[in-house]
This record gives sequence, structure tokens and C-alpha cells, in this order.
Amino acid sequence: MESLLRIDGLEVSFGGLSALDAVSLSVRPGEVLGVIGPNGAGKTTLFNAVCGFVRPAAGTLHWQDRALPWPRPHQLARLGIARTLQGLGLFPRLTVLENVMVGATRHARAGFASALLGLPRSDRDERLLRHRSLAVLRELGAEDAAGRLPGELPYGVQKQVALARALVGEPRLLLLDEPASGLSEDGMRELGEVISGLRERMSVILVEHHMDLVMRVCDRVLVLDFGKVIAYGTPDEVRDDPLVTEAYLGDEVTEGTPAPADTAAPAAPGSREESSRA
Ligand SMILES: Nc1ncnc2c1ncn2[C@@H]1O[C@H](COP(=O)(O)OP(=O)(O)OP(=O)(O)O)[C@@H](O)[C@H]1O
Repeated sequence: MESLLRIDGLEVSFGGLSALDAVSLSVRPGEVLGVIGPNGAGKTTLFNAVCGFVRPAAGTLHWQDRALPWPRPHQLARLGIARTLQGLGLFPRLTVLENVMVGATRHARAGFASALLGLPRSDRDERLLRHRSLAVLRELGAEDAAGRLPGELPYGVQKQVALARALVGEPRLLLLDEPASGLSEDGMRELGEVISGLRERMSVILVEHHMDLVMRVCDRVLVLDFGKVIAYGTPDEVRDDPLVTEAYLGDEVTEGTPAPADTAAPAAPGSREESSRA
């Protein structure tokens, strides 16, 4: 298989605004692909197109080298595509373990999901699901939180739970939307190690404003600006590309420095960010 996911000529518009314009990319098996770009560049819209939350005006999608219609949200788990959201999206009244188990519907023929719906379930399926969910929490170092409610836990642990929920279905492609936001330096380092370790089992697309993390863990990086791909290559190639530096308001993109978009206060009148959202 040459690519797990390939997208060609993707176009998405909202009214008169072109949010994605002729975007093409591919993700190889076991690859971590970074997607970066200033606020409003189209990163989340790209995820939304892959996940069926927006309908592309044009573009084709290949999954495991086979042409497919753009997936609908309910087809993602069956294909093996999981996503974490910018927000955490955890259920506040379910324990951490239950939150993770909810993510495993791909593997659970019957079980927690059906239990929630009051359907007959197999005890064996639920035991397996519980076992696998605990194993993923352990892998991420959050096993101790299994019986707690999300609201009782530090933000960094809640983020681990959200990641565990995406991982427990053993996806082939994991879409990570700003997983480092709100994390401490230590949390970010651990996250980098986790993402690097996922390569053996899946491909990852990482949307992230923290350049140091992107440059450290990604095999290739795609840079969007105003919905267009302005650079696509290895971290070194992208870092040295003057178009990329320019897109970030002329600020130098260096290791250890978050992109300006990450630290920016609300957009100043007439700023690049404000005009991109106009
Ligand atoms: N549902 C929508 N309706 C109208 N415009 C939208 C919608 N979603 C996104 N947009 C616009 O499309 C463009 C791309 O937005 P998108 O959220 O994909 O950017 P982004 O790169 O993810 O930004 P950020 O880094 O701030 O999350 C922006 O101009 C945004 O205002």
C-alpha cells in the first residue's frame, strides 16, 4: 500500500469564502503528517472534510489506494479513522474508564454502547473492552484515573483520556487536533513520545500550533495558508521555506517557539488573523 489516505484537489467553501483550495496530500502507513498554518488557514476544515462534517465542493479521496466517496461520520470507525477534538469532548458523568470504553465501539459487537441503550450485551465483550481500555490508559500513564470523573482531574490527564478514547478502537488513522494545547512542557514531551510510538500501529495527522512538537515528531509537514498548500516536505525543508516564515507574519519559525497564532491575543483590527476571518 503506497498511501493509507490520499486526497487530491480538495475544495471547501463557506458562502463566498474559499476555506480549502486545491489541497492535495497523502499519508503513508506509519507516517506522522503535521498540518500547520496560521489561524483560519483551513486546518480544522481539512479534518472536517475527512470526517464528513463538511461536504467538499470538489476533490477525491483514496483510502488504502482505493477511491472512496467522502466518508460520513458514522462510517469513520468502520474505516478505522479516529479523531480527537480541540475541546476534550468527555462525558462529565461517566468515569474515565467508561469514557474510554465508549470510544471502542469499532471492536465491541455488543457491550458498553449497547448497555447504554439498554440492549442485550455480551459479558465477554464488555470484559474485553474493559481490559483493552485499561491497557490503553496504562500505556498513556493514566490508569490511576480510571475510576475518577473527568472533572476531578488536571487538564493534562483529561487530554490523555481523550487520546485514550481515540486509541482504544485501534484506528488505522488518528487525527489529532491541537493535542498539545494547555499542556505543560513535561506533558508536551510525553505527548511527543506517545505520538512517535504510535507509528508502529497507525498513521497520524497532527494539527498543532506548537512548532517544536511538530518539528520533533512529524515525518512530513504540510503548511496551509488561506486554504492553499504553501509548503509540503520534511520538517527541515518546511522550516527553511521562506513562504512559511512569511505566512507566520514574518516571525521566525524556530524550534521551541510556538507559532504566533498560538500565543496571539484576540486579533487586532486589520491584522492578518482578522482579515482571514472576515
Ligand atoms: N462552518 C463554517 N462556516 C463559515 N466559515 C467557516 C466555517 N468553518 C470554518 N470557516 C472559515 O473557514 C476558514 C478556515 O477555518 P478553519 O477553522 O479550518 O481554520 P484553522 O486553520 O483550523 O484555524 P485555527 O488555527 O484558528 O483553528 C476560516 O476563514 C473560517 O472562518
